[in-house]
Amino acid sequence: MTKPVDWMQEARNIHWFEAPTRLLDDSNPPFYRWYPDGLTNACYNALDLHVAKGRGDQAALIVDSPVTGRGRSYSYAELLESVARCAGALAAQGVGLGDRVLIYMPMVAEAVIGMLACARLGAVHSVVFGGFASNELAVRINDATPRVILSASCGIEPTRTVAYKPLLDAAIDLAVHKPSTCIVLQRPELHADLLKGRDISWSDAMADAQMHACVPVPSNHPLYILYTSGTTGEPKGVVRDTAGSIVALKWSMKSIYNVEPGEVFWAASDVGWVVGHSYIVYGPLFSGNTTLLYEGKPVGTPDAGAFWRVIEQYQVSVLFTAPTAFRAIRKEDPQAGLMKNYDLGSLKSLFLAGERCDPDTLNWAQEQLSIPVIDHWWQTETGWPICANCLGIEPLPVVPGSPARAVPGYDVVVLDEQGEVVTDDSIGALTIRLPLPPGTFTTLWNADERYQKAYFSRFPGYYETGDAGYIDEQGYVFVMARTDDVINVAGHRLSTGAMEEVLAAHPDVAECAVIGVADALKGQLPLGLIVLSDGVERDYSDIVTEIIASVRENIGPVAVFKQCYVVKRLPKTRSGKILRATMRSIADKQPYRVPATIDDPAILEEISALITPRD
Ligand SMILES: CCC(=O)SCCNC(=O)CCNC(=O)[C@H](O)C(C)(C)COP(=O)(O)OP(=O)(O)OC[C@H]1O[C@@H](n2cnc3c(N)ncnc32)[C@H](O)[C@@H]1OP(=O)(O)O
Repeated sequence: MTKPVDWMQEARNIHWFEAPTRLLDDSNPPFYRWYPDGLTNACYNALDLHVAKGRGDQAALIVDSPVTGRGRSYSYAELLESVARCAGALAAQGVGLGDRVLIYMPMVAEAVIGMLACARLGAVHSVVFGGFASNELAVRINDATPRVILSASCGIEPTRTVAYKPLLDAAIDLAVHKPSTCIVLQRPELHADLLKGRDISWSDAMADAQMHACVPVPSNHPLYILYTSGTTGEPKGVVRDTAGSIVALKWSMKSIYNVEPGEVFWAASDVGWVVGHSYIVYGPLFSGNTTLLYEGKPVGTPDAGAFWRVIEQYQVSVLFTAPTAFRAIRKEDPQAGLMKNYDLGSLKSLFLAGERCDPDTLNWAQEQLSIPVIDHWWQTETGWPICANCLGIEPLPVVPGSPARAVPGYDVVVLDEQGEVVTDDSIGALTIRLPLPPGTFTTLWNADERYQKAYFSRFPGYYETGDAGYIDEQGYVFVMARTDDVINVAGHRLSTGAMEEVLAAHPDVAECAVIGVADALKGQLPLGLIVLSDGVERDYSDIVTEIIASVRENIGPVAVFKQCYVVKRLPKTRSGKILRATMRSIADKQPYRVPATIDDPAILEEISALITPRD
């Protein structure tokens, strides 16, 4: 049995302006508050502390951009200077304690600098992934109501330059809330037109800026808001507090990932996802590591050897990525021939998360790399791993298909439909007994009630993860499926509800459903089914093309919505509930039972004929 964590003891490893005397305020569940009477600052813990302790010359951040061919390394002292200046630039625009700053940027150093500058001021950042389109951005602008937006002229994808500024302008046009200032990084690949009176170029904003000191903030002051998909189209603004995040992330770097200060940690994800927040930016910097920001892909930039090149070039100790990245590499280079061109001697372990890791991918990675390959499970809501093989505590045997055991701090419990604890290895709802450990979400932005209802109401006393699974006799957890309609496409959590809203808005569509179907490369892909309104006589293929384009335009390319079928009717229960799970089983060629409450079983045959892939 692993020892529980002494979170008060762990809190002594971070810098406080005023150390807390209390560990946990549990007077108002589920709104738990860790270290309620402390004062700290996340940026101080990420940068100033290390410079003060003599780590100023060590590389803090390395940027590698294979398509542009540019790269740069920032020492802790250099990064501190850039961040303090950016904080000064934001303060000059009126940003202060508690103000929101939205960051819509590609994988450039300035995205990290902007995040840390917000933390320095006690401003609350909200980073939006670049693969989301204007409409999704507008929804987030309206909810977070940022005073300032940080953006860039463009992002770089392998085969195209993505102009960010027109997407930003369109989002601000759509949004009810208007930011007072946009600070825009002009990249050499594309110049953005700036709107007089509202937009400032990044270089102009930084040129006159004064360096700004860290603002001490209460432990529970929000560090950031990060939007994630829920069952409905409306994203949920996950709120992370300051002190709990610093303590938990710092603890996780050694205890879970087993890295020492000074080692190079690479999370090959995007700053727009929680992995980017926790393990590109905050975790590695809190722990004095060198972190890598990679503006490339596992394949195509330029080939399936890209990851091996980066590992060798920067002497990466630990790599963290999504299984889909390894599936992409394996597809292009099944024998991992390109790996042999590089010296991977620095790499101690590979961690995989973001989606269920299929044993095949895990075994392949382990065979090729001959190092521990660790699947682990966590969520945007938790901010750091729920289940993992904690290499820094006690490495456990790897069981493919399981992210190992609950990490100390999380009491994972399987509950049945009635909320009773499942004691054998039957599948049920994966829940976590309250309180959640430090560093997990403290509420949803502007939505305390939704926080309570969505996560804590079905099983009082437990956090409902939305995943279903079981725990075996050895305590290994197996995460099998979602219990809602959220899907996972290439490690990206997406709402089918949001896609259905787009489909339903098409003038020819009377009814629709979007389901996630299994895909060998991306894990899942969305598939749309539409019923046309009476009297529509247009060519079906034109309608489908319009709908596919509309999802890309409204949600973004990240949705990878490319399959849509016109059907005569949708299968439903007699009470009118669309049978999405049954259709998903049909599409995945999984056995299914015709629900007793189905309106008309013949519909399933019609759907099956359309969507079941031919062998
Ligand atoms: C544990 C807690 C969590 O789960 S946090 C989430 C963890 N998930 C991850 O880290 C994501 C892992 N996935 C990836 O990094 C990518 O999907 C990988 C595997 C590299 C594949 O990338 P790619 O080939 O671009 O496919 P994709 O499905 O990601 O992209 C689909 C279309 O979207 C586009 N896209 C992607 N990113 C951006 C961006 N930042 N800005 C603008 N566009 C973007 C892609 O270009 C692609 O477009 P297109 O349809 O090909 O034209």
